[in-house]
Amino acid sequence: MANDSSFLFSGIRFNRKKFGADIARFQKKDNDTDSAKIWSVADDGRAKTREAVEEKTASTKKRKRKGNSSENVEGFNVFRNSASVAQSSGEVQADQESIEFSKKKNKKEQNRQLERDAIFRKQHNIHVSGYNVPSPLQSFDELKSRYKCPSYLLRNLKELGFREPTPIQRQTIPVLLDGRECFACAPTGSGKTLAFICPMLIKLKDPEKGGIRAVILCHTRELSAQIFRECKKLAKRKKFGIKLMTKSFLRNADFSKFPCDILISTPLRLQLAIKKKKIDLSRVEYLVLDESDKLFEPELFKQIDSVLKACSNPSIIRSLFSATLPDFVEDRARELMHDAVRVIVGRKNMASETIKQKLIFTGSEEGKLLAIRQSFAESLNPPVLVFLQSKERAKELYGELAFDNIRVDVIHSDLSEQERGNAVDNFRAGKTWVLIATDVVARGMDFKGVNCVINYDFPDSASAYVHRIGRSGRAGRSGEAITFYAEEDIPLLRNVANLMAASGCEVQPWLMELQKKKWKKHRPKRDSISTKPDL
Ligand SMILES: Nc1ncnc2c1ncn2[C@@H]1O[C@H](COP(=O)(O)OP(=O)(O)OP(=O)(O)O)[C@@H](O)[C@H]1O
Repeated sequence: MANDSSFLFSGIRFNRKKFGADIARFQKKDNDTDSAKIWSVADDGRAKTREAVEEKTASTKKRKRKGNSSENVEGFNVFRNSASVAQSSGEVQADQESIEFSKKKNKKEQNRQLERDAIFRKQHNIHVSGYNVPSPLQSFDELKSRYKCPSYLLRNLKELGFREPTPIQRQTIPVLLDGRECFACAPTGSGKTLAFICPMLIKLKDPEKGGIRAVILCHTRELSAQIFRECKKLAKRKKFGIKLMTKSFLRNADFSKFPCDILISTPLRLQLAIKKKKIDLSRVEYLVLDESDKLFEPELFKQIDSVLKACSNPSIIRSLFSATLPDFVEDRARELMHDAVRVIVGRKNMASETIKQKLIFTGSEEGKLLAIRQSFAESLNPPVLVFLQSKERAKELYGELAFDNIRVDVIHSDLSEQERGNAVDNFRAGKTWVLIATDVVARGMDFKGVNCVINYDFPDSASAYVHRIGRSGRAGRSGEAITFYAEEDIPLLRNVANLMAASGCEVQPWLMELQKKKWKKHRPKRDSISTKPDL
């Protein structure tokens, strides 16, 4: 078509002068159109730009709206949170790194502390086993900073002249204060009593009226009375209800209205109170079995069992203490206790190193009597404790020495509670120089300054030997132990020789060449001591 119109218009000549104004008008129009076009393009561009901008703004708004709306939508929140988590995961990582760093630092510090503890324990001959055992005490003052020990107790410790904790106290006090159960073995006279009373007083904090909170069990009335006194001394200035289970107390006390924080008893009396008086031990938080190996012997088994059952508080802390810890007691302790710590000072079942030990062959019974008289005549250095294997023999020896112009007394289980108490008190007070005894006072009794223990009759077991001679050489003081032996005791000499050597005493070499024999219940039939003619 365009070609056809160009044909139509070919040969026609357009008068530009005549229509100049129109051409100009048209050109202008064209220009205008162009410019309009340009403008429209420009406008188009601008519009596009505007559109783009608007679109962008709108989409930003949309995004923002979306973003805003996301705050109300859980899924988005999760997303948003995960975004923020993603952002904060950096922080978390940094936190974790810093935790890791401080963990490492703590671990290092812990390891250093463990090393320091190990060195300190080695210095004090303390051996421990168990998980996470607390650091031993450096001093009594540390009780304040570590365990908020009340000042009355620190003051009492000072007044009683206890400047430094003994090794068993250094380790078992923190163990018990950390709420751990424990079984402990440390030499005679090394301060085990304070090791269990001190944490008990700190744990109990203040007197209460709701029932018995702590029980200390020990095998004899004399030891119960001694621990009762020690407890009172340490608790001075604090009005704790501390009770001793005496015969009359057992008979007369109304256990239902019983303001008692700490009860000290023998197993038999406590068992009777449980059975007959229905004493309530369900609140007991703290139970101590002192001389625990004695308490776990078969004849006391039922009594101990009934006490353990009656102390039904699930958060109770139980502890066993003794200078001798046979394997069967350790086994029982592990069965009984939860996550217990084992603490041994020195070597298990060892005699105290501060005692000079001697063996003397006396041949016959006559020889023994002669030897003791001669020894007293030459160098009587009271107080002296003399042990015999039975109450009959104790009475016989008393009958022989009572008229020898020395202040002598006797203690055995045939005496009344009062008479036994008097015998102990007089010996403590220095009124009696020589106390003749059965094993009733062989364990736990703290007669200050006993210079010499004489085993008139050979002890019936290794633990009896350790505990008997341990009545001297207490609290770091020196002491002496003499063991008489007759023909019937010779098979057990090697056992004593071993104990002597282990605690640093000189032993004649021939003794170490003898055979060792099982040493239990050695109470041979012996001739009478009495020199009086039978009437
Ligand atoms: N930290 C201490 N510093 C000085 N003396 C102490 C300390 N702790 C306890 N004692 C004293 O040591 C003596 C022996 O203490 P304790 O009777 O508790 O010994 P033990 O280890 O229970 O002996 P045993 O095995 O014979 O029962 C007591 O006279 C006691 O007062």
